[in-house]
Amino acid sequence: MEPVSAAVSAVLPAGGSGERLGGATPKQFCGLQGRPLVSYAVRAMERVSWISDIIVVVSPENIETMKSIIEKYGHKRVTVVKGGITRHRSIFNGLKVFAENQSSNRLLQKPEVVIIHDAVRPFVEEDILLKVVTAAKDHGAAGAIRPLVSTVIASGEDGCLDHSLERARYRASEMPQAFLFDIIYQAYQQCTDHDLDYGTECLHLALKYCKTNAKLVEGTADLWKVTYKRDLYAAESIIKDNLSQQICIITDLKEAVAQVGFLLHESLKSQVKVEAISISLSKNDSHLQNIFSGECYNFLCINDKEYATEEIQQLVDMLEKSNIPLLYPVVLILVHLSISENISFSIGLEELTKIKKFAREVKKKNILVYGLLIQCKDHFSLQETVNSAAALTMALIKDRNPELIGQLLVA
Ligand SMILES: Nc1ccn([C@@H]2O[C@H](COP(=O)(O)OP(=O)(O)OP(=O)(O)O)[C@@H](O)[C@H]2O)c(=O)n1
Ligand SMILES: O=P(O)(O)OC[C@@H](O)[C@@H](O)[C@@H](O)CO
Repeated sequence: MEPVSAAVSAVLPAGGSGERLGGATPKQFCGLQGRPLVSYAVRAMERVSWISDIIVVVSPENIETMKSIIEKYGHKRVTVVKGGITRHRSIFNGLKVFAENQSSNRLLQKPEVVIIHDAVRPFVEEDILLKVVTAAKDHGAAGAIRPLVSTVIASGEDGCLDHSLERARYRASEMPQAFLFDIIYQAYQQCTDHDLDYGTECLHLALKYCKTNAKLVEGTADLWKVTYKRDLYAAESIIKDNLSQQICIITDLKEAVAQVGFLLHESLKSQVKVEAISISLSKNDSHLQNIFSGECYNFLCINDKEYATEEIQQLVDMLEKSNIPLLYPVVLILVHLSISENISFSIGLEELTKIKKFAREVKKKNILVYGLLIQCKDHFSLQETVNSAAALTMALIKDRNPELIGQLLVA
């Protein structure tokens, strides 16, 4: 049963120029782990099954860019609408699509409740969306709020402090917000040009023009808006951190290799979720397919062959078919194992060059391939080497540095 018994759609204003962030590219199109920021907010709405339509409002010159993002990342239920010179005007244009069925490509059903969410707020979960929509159904409007970090003060004409507000009594207005469609649409229809050109608060419009006191819903800390360059760095770091929380260790069926897989599993499991499987990569293993379709973007492939791109190529082919690399860079660590008392592992320049070439090829498919050598003389020194390999693995999956692809690290 759907958690929301109402038709719900979303409007994502993405028509700004990002002046405070600086740079030529508007912040909503800046890349995070290779994917434009706007795509994360769209994806967040897409993941919610009870949101029918997603309207992304962009400036006229970015309409084609937005359409190519939708196609490249396979976004569904998305309609692109032309923005206005201010955020309120963009939001109003987004709402008009429903009220006047302006969309050229298909009839868009007017929702009972409409979510408004800045496209530069990438971390929004279904839980807060459900809360604001449910509250909007009861109150007419609702919005996420957060505690103020700095105190709000007022300046006098002389540029000196006039008075300060008691911080505990006030909150920061964040997003998402939700409204009964008719309320917010009527509010925008009555708006003065001054409101449309200088206002920043949709909840205020509902109060001013429709006497609707929005329900305020405590939001989580990650609802913040990307405004300055530091926010982009913070968002990239959070995405990388989320991506590095799960590893799949793949070994073949040889006992020595499977044993190292087990030791690596034991060494890593205190830091991240680890799944270890022993299979022959030549099989189209359903278990591996399930892992691909999950949230795992990090793979350790252990073998005792001196050079195993054939096997890795099979893994790459499986990854490609599973569509995983499309949304995030996948880390694939090729672990070469050499446990031998007398023969030290040797890998020629030609093979190292082959690994680098292979890594450059698959980088185009959003897969980052790194080499890692586990070499020791006997099983007594194996544990220490495995612990070193685990530390290098964590460094690689956290950093996801494209400059290190094809390099061979030694544990
Ligand atoms: N004419 C505008 C201005 C802003 N926005 C969108 O409203 C959201 C929040 O606005 P803000 O953070 O102020 O974005 P910008 O206006 O781009 O930033 P700046 O003020 O630094 O230029 C952003 O997703 C932005 O793209 C919009 O759709 N249309
Ligand atoms: O004012 P800006 O254009 O930076 O961003 C809009 C924000 O004000 C807005 O997203 C929240 O405060 C909720 O209304």
